[in-house]
Amino acid sequence: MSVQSHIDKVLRKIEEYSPGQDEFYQAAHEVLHSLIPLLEEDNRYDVHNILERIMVPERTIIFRVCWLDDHGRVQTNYGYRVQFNSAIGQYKGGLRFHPSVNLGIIKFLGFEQIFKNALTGLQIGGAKGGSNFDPKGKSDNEIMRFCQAFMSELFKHIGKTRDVPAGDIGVGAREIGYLFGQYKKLTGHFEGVITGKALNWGGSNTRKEATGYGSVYFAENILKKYDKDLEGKICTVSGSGNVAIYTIEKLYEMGAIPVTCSDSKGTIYHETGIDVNSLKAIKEINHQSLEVYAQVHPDSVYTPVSHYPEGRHQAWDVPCDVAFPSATQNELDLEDAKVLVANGCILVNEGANMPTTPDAVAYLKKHNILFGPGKAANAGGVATSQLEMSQNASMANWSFEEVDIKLRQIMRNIFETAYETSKEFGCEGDLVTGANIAGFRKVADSMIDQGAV
Ligand SMILES: NC(=O)C1=CN([C@@H]2O[C@H](COP(=O)(O)OP(=O)(O)OC[C@H]3O[C@@H](n4cnc5c(N)ncnc54)[C@H](OP(=O)(O)O)[C@@H]3O)[C@@H](O)[C@H]2O)C=CC1
Ligand SMILES: O=C(O)CCC(=O)C(=O)O
Repeated sequence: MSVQSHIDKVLRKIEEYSPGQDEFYQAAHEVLHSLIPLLEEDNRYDVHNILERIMVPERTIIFRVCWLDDHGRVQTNYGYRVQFNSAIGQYKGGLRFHPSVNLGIIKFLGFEQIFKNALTGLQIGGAKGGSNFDPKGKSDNEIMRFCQAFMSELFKHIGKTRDVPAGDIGVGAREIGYLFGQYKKLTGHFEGVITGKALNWGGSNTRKEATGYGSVYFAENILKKYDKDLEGKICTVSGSGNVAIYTIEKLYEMGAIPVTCSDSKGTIYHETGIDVNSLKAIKEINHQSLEVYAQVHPDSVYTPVSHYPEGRHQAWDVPCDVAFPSATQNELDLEDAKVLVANGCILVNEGANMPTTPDAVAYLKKHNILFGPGKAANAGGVATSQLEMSQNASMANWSFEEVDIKLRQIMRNIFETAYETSKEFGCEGDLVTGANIAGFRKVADSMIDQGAV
């Protein structure tokens, strides 16, 4: 059977056994097709049936989460943990709390995490979890009771050498605290079972900043390869959460001008540059609307999403040199890609997981726009989580500068690995193919070494 027919067969199987899991199918499609040059060269992956095996999570846990709201009513949500692949290390990946969460979304994120974690050069397997719980509009006590209920089931399946969750959309420092507290109460162990912890109780310096900073370091590496840099570059950023805020902060340090940020309700355009301290105060501390930003900065413009056709993102209409989609999946579509190209954008660097739709990626490629794929560009977060695990295991506490230096080196290594692999397979500079092949090869070779398990 040809490689192409084998891939088609595996994808058909996914559709058959995972109906309605569109995001998982999308991620699988992208990864499997980009592996063709490797699969044609090395038939061991076929002999060991790696494609079919790697598409099936080692374990999928779905559970009921019942918690009491402030009115004394019992609320029910779904909880998920997909332990996708442990060939190169214990399961590792974040938890997402968002009303859109379903099994397909957690599977797409867990699948991407396998290759992302392999690319970091560290020994961590791939997993993801979460819930369709919506933290928005909930009181602090409701969030705490939900996290405690969620952990009351999850603790049975995780552990410092087994599975180490972390944050993602809707899961920040507050939620990590409540989750860790409940794990400790249930097990009696104070251990590195979750990352993104606060500095007072086992967290790592630079973890909070790591995904955003890492994304900018990755962009810096891409630009450097083409004798360019970030100095003076106009950058558009979407999102205003953990990844977006620290992308904006690092862009300033590199001499760039980040002019947009957004949330699910609207977008801010601040021509002279986003005021990152005021953004932190509004979003990180007070969890307010971005409308407040425009009130504090009358020279900025706030556009609510209702002013825009459905699905469009206002950030991509602002002329820019570099775009950093840093909110959520499929937020940058073909129409956006056309506008970015027409406006002279030179690089799209994915801070979020799979934010660019496949037709948009193809359009950017056709027009020779540089592209940093999420599984490489946003890997700084999980890499620094592993540094947190290392510190916990050895009871060490590294300084902000020490961790930042390691993070910067890891991002450089990821870029070099993806770039060199693209060259090895005859598509120099195609970092999607380079990242997918490099991540897959490490995991698949480890699976072969460990036999049919
Ligand atoms: N945190 C991390 O370390 C890592 C995160 N990522 C990825 O980065 C992305 C952002 O995560 P993070 O910053 O941690 O999450 P946060 O919850 O901190 O922030 C998410 C931001 O994206 C916006 N957003 C979420 N969903 C939508 C939507 N459907 N439409 C428009 N805006 C939306 C949110 O707006 P609102 O508040 O209004 O919903 C918010 O501004 C995700 O794709 C995540 O998987 C990747 C690697 C590591
Ligand atoms: O820090 C982690 O373990 C995971 C971060 C994450 O969820 C991601 O990389 O998408």
